[in-house]
Amino acid sequence: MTHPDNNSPLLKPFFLKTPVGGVSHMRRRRHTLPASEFRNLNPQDAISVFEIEREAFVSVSGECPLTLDEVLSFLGQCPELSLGWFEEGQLVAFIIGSGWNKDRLAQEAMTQHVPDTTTVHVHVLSVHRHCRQQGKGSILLWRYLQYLRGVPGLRRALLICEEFLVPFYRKAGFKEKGPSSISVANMCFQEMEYTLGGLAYARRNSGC
Ligand SMILES: CC(=O)SCCNC(=O)CCNC(=O)[C@H](O)C(C)(C)COP(=O)(O)OP(=O)(O)OC[C@H]1O[C@@H](n2cnc3c(N)ncnc32)[C@H](O)[C@@H]1OP(=O)(O)O
Repeated sequence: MTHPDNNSPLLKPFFLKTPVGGVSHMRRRRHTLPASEFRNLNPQDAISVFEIEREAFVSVSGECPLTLDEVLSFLGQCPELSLGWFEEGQLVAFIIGSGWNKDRLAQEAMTQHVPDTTTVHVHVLSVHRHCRQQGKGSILLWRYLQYLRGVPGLRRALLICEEFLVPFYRKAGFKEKGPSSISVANMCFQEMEYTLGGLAYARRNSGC
C-alpha cells in the first residue's frame, strides 16, 4: 500500500452490468455511462463526496467525519484506500480510508494518513439519501473489504461508529473493541475491527 506516485496500482473501474435496456449489442451507443461502476476515488470526486457527507451528517449531528479539506487530503494521499459506487456516472455511495499504525484509533487518526502500514482506518461510509435502505451500504462495504484483502500488507480495518450502527458493522464481520477514546462534538463511539484475510486463512485451513 503506497502512494500512487510510487507506482501503486489503483483499482481499475469495474462494472456490475452494462446498460443494455433492450438495445441490441450491435446498436448499443458507445458513450453511454456505465449503469453501475466501482472505482477508487480521486480529488476530483471530493465535491460529490462532500455533498453526500454533508447531507448525511450535518443535519443529524452537526458534524461531518471529514471536512472538505480532509476529503481532498485523503483522496490525494491514499486514493487506493477509498471506494466509490457510481450509477450512470453519479456517485451514490462511498468509503474513505487512510493508513494507521496503532492498536486502537486515537484522535490524531481523524486527520492523519500513515503510509505503508497494516491497518486501514475507515473514516466514513455514506450512501446518498435517495439510495439508503436498499442494501447499498452493505454491498459497498463488502466490496471494499474484499478489495482490501487484495492490497499487499494490509491486515485489518478499524472504524468508530455510534452505538446504533454496531449491528450494521457486526453483520459485515466487524467485532467490537470497546468504547473509543475519540470524541467529536460530545458524541461517544464504539471502536470496531475487521480482520482481513480471516476467510482466506479459514479456507486455507479448512481442509477443503
Ligand atoms: C465509519 C462510519 O462512517 S459510521 C457512519 C455511517 N454513515 C452514516 O451514518 C451516514 C448516513 N447513513 C448512511 O449513509 C447509510 O444509512 C448507512 C451507510 C449507515 C447504511 O447504508 P444503507 O445502504 O442505508 O444500509 P443497508 O440498506 O445496506 O442496510 C443494512 C442494515 O443496516 C441497518 N441500518 C441502516 N441504517 C441504519 C441506521 N441509521 N440505524 C440503524 N440501522 C440502520 C438497516 O436496517 C439494515 O438492517 P437489516 O438488514 O437488518 O434490515
